[in-house]
Amino acid sequence: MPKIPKITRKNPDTKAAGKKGVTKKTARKKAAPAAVVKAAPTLPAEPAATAEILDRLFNVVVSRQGTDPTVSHSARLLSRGRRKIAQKFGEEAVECLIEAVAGNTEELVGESADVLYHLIVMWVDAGIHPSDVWAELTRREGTSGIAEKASRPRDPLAV
Ligand SMILES: N=c1c2ncn([C@@H]3O[C@H](COP(=O)(O)OP(=O)(O)OP(=O)(O)O)[C@@H](O)[C@H]3O)c2ncn1[C@@H]1O[C@H](COP(=O)(O)O)[C@@H](O)[C@H]1O
Repeated sequence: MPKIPKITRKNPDTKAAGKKGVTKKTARKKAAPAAVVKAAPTLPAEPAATAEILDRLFNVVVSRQGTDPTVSHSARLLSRGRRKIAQKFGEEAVECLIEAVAGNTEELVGESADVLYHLIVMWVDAGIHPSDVWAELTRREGTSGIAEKASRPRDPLAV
């Protein structure tokens, strides 16, 4: 078999630098190192404002169980028992509906957040996991409330 000549393509930079593997670029770098540019410190990314906050909040409230009630509001509320938790939830719900009826949109947003926080505390106390509620909502998905009501067995005593 005839011997195939080895074809080598010289990198012009390598040639000019005069040393194998050392390009003009690297040679220049060695001669005069470029100023070290430090990367700007990256701030921790803000979590996206999505419904996933509910799962995160649930985990935080679970982690507060049995902790110092002078430090954690959730711990304080949980230590006060089910009746107090339910009462607080009720109060927040009423405050929420007051803002809704009054047409105070901004206040309604704040009160809605209070309701959701207190609902989560109530779930933690009752041993309910958010996934139980998500599953129930998913089960209902696509079924109109009108159709669901119509499918209920009729009460024979109803007038
Ligand atoms: N989302 C909330 C949240 N929403 C409302 N609240 C608190 O709920 C309380 C409601 O005030 P109220 O005066 O109505 O309630 P109260 O102090 O129990 O009053 P009383 O009925 O006893 O007189 C306020 O202290 C609010 O700050 C909340 N406290 C905590 N969270 C979240 O829960 C996380 C854990 O909080 P800690 O458990 O406090 O660490 C926090 O990082 C937040 O993400």
